[in-house]
Amino acid sequence: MTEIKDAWEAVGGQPGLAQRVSAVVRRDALDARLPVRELARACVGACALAAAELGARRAGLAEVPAVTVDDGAVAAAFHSERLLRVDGRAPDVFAPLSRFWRTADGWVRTHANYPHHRSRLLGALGLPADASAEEVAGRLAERSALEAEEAVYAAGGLAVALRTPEEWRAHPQAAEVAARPLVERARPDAAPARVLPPLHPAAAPLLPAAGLRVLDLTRVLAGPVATRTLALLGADVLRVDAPGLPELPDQQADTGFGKRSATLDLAAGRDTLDELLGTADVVVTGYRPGALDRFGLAPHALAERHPGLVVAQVSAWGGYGPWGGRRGFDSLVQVATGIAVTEGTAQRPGALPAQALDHGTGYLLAAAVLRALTEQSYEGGSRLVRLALARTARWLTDGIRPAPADGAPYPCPDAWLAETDSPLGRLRHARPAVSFTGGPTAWARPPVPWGSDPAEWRRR
Ligand SMILES: CC(C)(COP(=O)(O)OP(=O)(O)OC[C@H]1O[C@@H](n2cnc3c(N)ncnc32)[C@H](O)[C@@H]1OP(=O)(O)O)[C@@H](O)C(=O)NCCC(=O)NCCSC(=O)C(=O)O
Repeated sequence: MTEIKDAWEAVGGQPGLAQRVSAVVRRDALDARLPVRELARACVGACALAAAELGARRAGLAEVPAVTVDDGAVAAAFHSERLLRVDGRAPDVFAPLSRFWRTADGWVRTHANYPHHRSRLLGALGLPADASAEEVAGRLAERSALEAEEAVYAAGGLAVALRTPEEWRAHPQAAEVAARPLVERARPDAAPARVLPPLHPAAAPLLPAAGLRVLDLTRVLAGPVATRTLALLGADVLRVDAPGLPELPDQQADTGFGKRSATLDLAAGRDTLDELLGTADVVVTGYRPGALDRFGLAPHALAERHPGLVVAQVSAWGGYGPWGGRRGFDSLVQVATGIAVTEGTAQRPGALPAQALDHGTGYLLAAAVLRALTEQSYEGGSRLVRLALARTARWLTDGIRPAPADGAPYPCPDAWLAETDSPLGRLRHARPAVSFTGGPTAWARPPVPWGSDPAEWRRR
């Protein structure tokens, strides 16, 4: 299982510690042509080990607690948005205009779950706001896939042409992505070492991130999965959204566990933002690269004003190269990078069995934050970490050796589901997959309605 060690080393972990992780292998979990099961297990395993390591550091334990990563729990967690039930109702994961379409020369995949992306897609195709799927199909059938991609992106929407793995390898963005490590980590200054408040060695559960303040400026799935994990581990996670850009309610329910949710216009509410940043330990961003810079939230600018901060950033394509400023979703990264062809054919594209780029990147992002906090407690310095769905995709396609499909069966996800009452209704949801001896097994609070909390920290 070299992939667990690889993920651990990608976040800067000491190689020897990876032996603390043991896996329960299940042969039918996350079955795919690509090694999705191995990727998922590695991302969750590295995250749990980073949590155990930070917990041991803060509680003064002689040994890092043992980590167990169970493919069953991981598979359920990687399907969290699909397994969710809100008062028995199953959410729609993809809206009718989020799908593959035939073009004059191949295929394109669009993402239009959010109303503003839907209207930009329709606008780019010269269609009215109430256009039907048949009309969209008609317009796309007249264009080449690359023409459609460019036109929709130029309008601020999302459409990506299907590429084979070879076509993607030849693309300038792929070369930029391949030249970077799986997890980019930087230490821009020599801020003094942080003294994290100690934890009681007998605390039950051991919450490695207890007392830490995480400003969550992410949306959709990848970033929110990372911050949901930090919330599980005891952090005060405050998700702040633009008042005019609501999260989809089912997405809020799935990724809101353990967090609070506030709205704040970052332009008009500059003083409130500064107050939040003044005592934040971690800032996680997940917008289009550069989109938050005008609020002073570019990673280097943040570290300069708040030495000692951990700043974590997730993007779709990397934040560099010709596609660096583009929006993107997991399903579209799969289409650009050749994954959709590998999982299907060029004539009939397929998809991974879960949004594994989102979830995998989310757990790795949380792992990188936890390791940054541990490192800081010894060495000081602000920390910048940067991950991209497209870089995680490259690891999946070129960096992990598939293992033989063995181990126990994965009969169904029931064993890894729980029911919780919340202000959003009764939720059936995946239980946390991040697990270590003495660690938490559930979130301390259920998700709350979007924007229902004040934009301030809880008292420490
Ligand atoms: C997810 C997105 C595609 C969503 O696109 P959009 O909704 O169009 O958002 P944008 O990032 O372009 O940013 C929208 C604008 O909101 C502004 N903005 C953001 N927050 C605020 C607040 N609080 N106040 C005021 N303004 C704000 C921001 O500056 C942008 O302004 P302007 O600059 O004026 O526009 C994109 O954010 C993105 O590519 N994120 C990085 C990758 C990512 O996380 N992808 C989703 C993973 S989940 C997934 O793949 C899946 O579930 O499927």
